[in-house]
Amino acid sequence: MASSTLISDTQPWKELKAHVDEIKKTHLRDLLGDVKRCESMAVEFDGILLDYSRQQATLETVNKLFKLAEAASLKQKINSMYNGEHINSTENRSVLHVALRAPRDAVIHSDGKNVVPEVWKVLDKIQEFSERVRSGSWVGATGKALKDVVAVGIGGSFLGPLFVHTALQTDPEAIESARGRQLRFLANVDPIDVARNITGLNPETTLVVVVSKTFTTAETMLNARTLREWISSSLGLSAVAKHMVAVSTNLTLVEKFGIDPNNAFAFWDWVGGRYSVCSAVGVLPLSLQYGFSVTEKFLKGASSIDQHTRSEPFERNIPVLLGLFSIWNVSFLGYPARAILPYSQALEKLAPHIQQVSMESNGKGVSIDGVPLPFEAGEIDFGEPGTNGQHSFYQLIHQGRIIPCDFIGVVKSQQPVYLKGEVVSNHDELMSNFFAQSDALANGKTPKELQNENVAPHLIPHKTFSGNRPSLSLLLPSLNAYNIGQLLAIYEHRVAVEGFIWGINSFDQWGVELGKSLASQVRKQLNASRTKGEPVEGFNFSTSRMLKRYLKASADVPADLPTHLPQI
Ligand SMILES: O=P(O)(O)OC[C@H]1O[C@](O)(CO)[C@@H](O)[C@@H]1O
Repeated sequence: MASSTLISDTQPWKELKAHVDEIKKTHLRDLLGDVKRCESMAVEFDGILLDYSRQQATLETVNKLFKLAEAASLKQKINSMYNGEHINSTENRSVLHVALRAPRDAVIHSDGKNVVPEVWKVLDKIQEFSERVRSGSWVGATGKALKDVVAVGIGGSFLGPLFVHTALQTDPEAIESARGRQLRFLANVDPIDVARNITGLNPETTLVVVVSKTFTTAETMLNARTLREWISSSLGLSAVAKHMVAVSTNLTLVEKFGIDPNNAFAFWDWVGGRYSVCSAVGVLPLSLQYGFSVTEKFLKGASSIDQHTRSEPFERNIPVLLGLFSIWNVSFLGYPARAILPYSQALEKLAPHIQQVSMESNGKGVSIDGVPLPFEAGEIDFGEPGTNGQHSFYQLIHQGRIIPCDFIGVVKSQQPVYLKGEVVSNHDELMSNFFAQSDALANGKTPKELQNENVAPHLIPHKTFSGNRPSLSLLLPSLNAYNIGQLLAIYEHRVAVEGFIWGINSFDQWGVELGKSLASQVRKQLNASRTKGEPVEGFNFSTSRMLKRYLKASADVPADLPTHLPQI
């Protein structure tokens, strides 16, 4: 496809559009009755089983989607990413998060240079540093070992590490290696988040890791200055060198902030923020908490999926299949949202992380060449672990809007519980719901079935389930560091596949800039009004009204307060 051709102008796109009517005539209840079809709609790789037989699709649909992939030059685009070409064209950068988890002897080029040795240099430095901190050979300003870590960062410098940390927290191997240690995340610029993070911590035994790709993000820098104050007001300014380290691509600003550049962990502009969890962004805090060997297993899991994505034919390629079905659901069947439903409490932060990976990547209105899209790209991601979600928003999913669902199940629980006399183990109870929900959505329940059950006629419309609601199921063998890495990479690559097909740039995020610059105008106004009594001006009527009300109602706050940290 010529680079300026929109995917929606291609024949395979038009054929899929025409195919929708045929599919709308089918019902998943019948499609699931076709055993041959279902047999071929599953893929297994490295212990993971993907079943996509509950997609509103026939084998013909799948073939048409492969043709679409061909028209979008999907294979070439995947190769361009792995080859370090500048596929993030608006920022003139390679996109090489796959290099972050590549084996030591791999060769991956960006701008003519093999980046893998640099990656491993930083990984080795993290291993060495985290072992010193964990063993107590690196001590704080008063000679005490640092057992608690607060990672300060937001967006991609927060959500991925939080997801992995939360997932590892109940893994037996990770528990063992984290004994006596705490890892917390300070993301929001809301001072309440500062208060919650420092509650119960002693600066003497705390290490602060400032994580920011740019080292300019307003929220992170204010939070970093706040924690610097928290440390120095109690231990003196010189303590900062022992209690604060940084992860960034901007080592000049790290030094300017007052952090010793020797205690800075680098990454590179070819790592996008939301794809950075496998860089020092995630690896440093996770290694401090769980040790490098556990964290390395996470990297290996992600790497296994990287190899699979690059080399597996599309028919058996999990991220490619997932990406293609997302396109089918969003662009053809007209379902703009997707629910991420892990049946594992350990995966409670998967959906928040994927919200950024997916929506910041693919929420775009123009093609990679800047042509306005005649279709909507991106999808609305949300989710909760099962079974909690069942008691929250599943009503809408079953009888209201159609939301394609990702059901994620785990064969072996991290924390099995068996109670004598119970019908099943606690994990089997959880998984009974995992297996049931996808069939409930697909099959539904007809008025006839309700009549046969003697349901009162006036209740039949209320108790009818239309069914024909698509989902897919991913079954993981267990949930250790390796599996968590696999899951992360599956979603990362799926999102990239979607962007490649839509023909957009999934690796920039210009859409976050406007709000940031308007906030800076407001910040100036608040300062001028509070310190010099300047009137509110330069805003529209509505914003001025709100600002005036806010300033008036908080006028009792003196303009020049002495430093004040949370007191809880
Ligand atoms: O790591 P940084 O530079 O502080 O940026 C944090 C986040 O801000 C964004 O630029 C915008 O939300 C994200 O893409 C990024 O992950």
